Amino acid sequence: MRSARVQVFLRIRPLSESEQDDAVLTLAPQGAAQLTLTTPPTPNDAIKFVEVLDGIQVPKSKPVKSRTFNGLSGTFREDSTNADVFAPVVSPLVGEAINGRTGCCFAYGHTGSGKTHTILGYGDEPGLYRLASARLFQAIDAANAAIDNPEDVLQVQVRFNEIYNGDVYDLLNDRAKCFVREDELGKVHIRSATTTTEDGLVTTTSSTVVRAVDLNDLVAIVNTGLQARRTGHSNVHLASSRSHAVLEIEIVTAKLLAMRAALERAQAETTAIGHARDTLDMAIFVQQHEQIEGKWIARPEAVGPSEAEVAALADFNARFLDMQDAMHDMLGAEKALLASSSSVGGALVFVDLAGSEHAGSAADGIVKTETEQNECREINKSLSALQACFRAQAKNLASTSTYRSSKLTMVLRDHLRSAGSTTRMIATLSPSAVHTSQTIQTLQYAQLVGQA
Ligand SMILES: Nc1ncnc2c1ncn2[C@@H]1O[C@H](COP(=O)(O)OP(=O)(O)OP(=O)(O)O)[C@@H](O)[C@H]1O
Repeated sequence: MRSARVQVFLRIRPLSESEQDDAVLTLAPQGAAQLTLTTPPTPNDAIKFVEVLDGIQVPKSKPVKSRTFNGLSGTFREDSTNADVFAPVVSPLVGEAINGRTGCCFAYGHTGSGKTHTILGYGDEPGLYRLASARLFQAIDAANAAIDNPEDVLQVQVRFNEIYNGDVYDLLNDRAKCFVREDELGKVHIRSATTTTEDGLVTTTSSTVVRAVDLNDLVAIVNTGLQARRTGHSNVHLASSRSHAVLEIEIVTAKLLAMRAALERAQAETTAIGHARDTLDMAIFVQQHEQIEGKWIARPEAVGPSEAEVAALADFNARFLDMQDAMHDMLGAEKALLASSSSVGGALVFVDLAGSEHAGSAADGIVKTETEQNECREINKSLSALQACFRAQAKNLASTSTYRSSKLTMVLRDHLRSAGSTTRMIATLSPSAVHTSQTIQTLQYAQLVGQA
């Protein structure tokens, strides 16, 4: 049985150009599981007494210079590349995806600490998602060489969403707003706005899912999403650091997609039948009652529903129940397909979390606009909810409601809960002492997740 514990790795980035003259933190790993952070000396350290009243001096409390953090699985130093991080941290997750399970990788840290560099990559340094996808396509191509039925050929599909201020946006559809819904079968869906089919059915389709034929195609799709992320905000950098980016890469087949499309259509039909039944039911009720001072009172002259109405209601009810049975059968067939194939349904999920410094108190002394305060509250809520989910999962105490406290955890719920899902977190750190409090906060979060 796989451990539900999240493995936490630290990644210390080099000093940036603007940090070259800063004092630096000593970040010393003590084996793989521990790291000691020591802050540099300051002129205040030499002060032994402080004056509290005229002429009365008391010894000054000694500043805490070193702190040790536990529960870690490893630390990457300034000179490590994304490829160095990939091998021990993400490569095993690709193995999970190829075996039909889910591998999730999160980057957590303050703005500018290296989350995007690590997950998505910049310039010549490919991010972890790209290194993982290269490995995934190699494995899929090898597996497909032995598959004859076109319906069973493995394909890769991508979804890329952003969660900003408690709302979900589709980065592959011009940052269109999406809605997170839980269906009657208990699955979470990220839905786009409703559309009406030619035959009048009102459906809500899934947020955009794009097929990637090869690695270059996948990179182009992700870049399109990143472009939407950039152009969707007025203050690009600040706003993107206040949003979580969630990239989902899934292994599917034509057979699985056809099953899902049929299920989606069945859900729309069931909703339409339920709506028609409830409308008729309401019409019959209104015929028989009248509203007096806000209360519905039975009309004395009211007659029962007509035979045709009774028959129509019975027909709606029977069709509604039939559709529900059919949906359960469809879901069963989908589960059977996933169980019968080693790779289908396998997924890699990469999350570039919002800058953790926004998770401070909404009233931390810095004057914030109302929007900024809301953003802070939402980031606080989502990062705390994520930590709570990791801890509950590690103790086997997570229920569906554990994930309901934020959009981030709702969006990730089915991945995090799927049988055998494996999650790894990379906490990114700057060695500059300018960011000491944020770095300590990141290490505290990392420790809590890693020790869960
Ligand atoms: N490990 C690294 N090696 C070299 N440069 C790095 C490393 N990590 C980050 N950088 C550089 O530091 C800068 C900030 O990194 P990045 O944009 O990844 O931070 P971030 O945590 O994603 O910030 P934000 O939350 O604002 O999006 C970038 O110019 C990036 O290239």
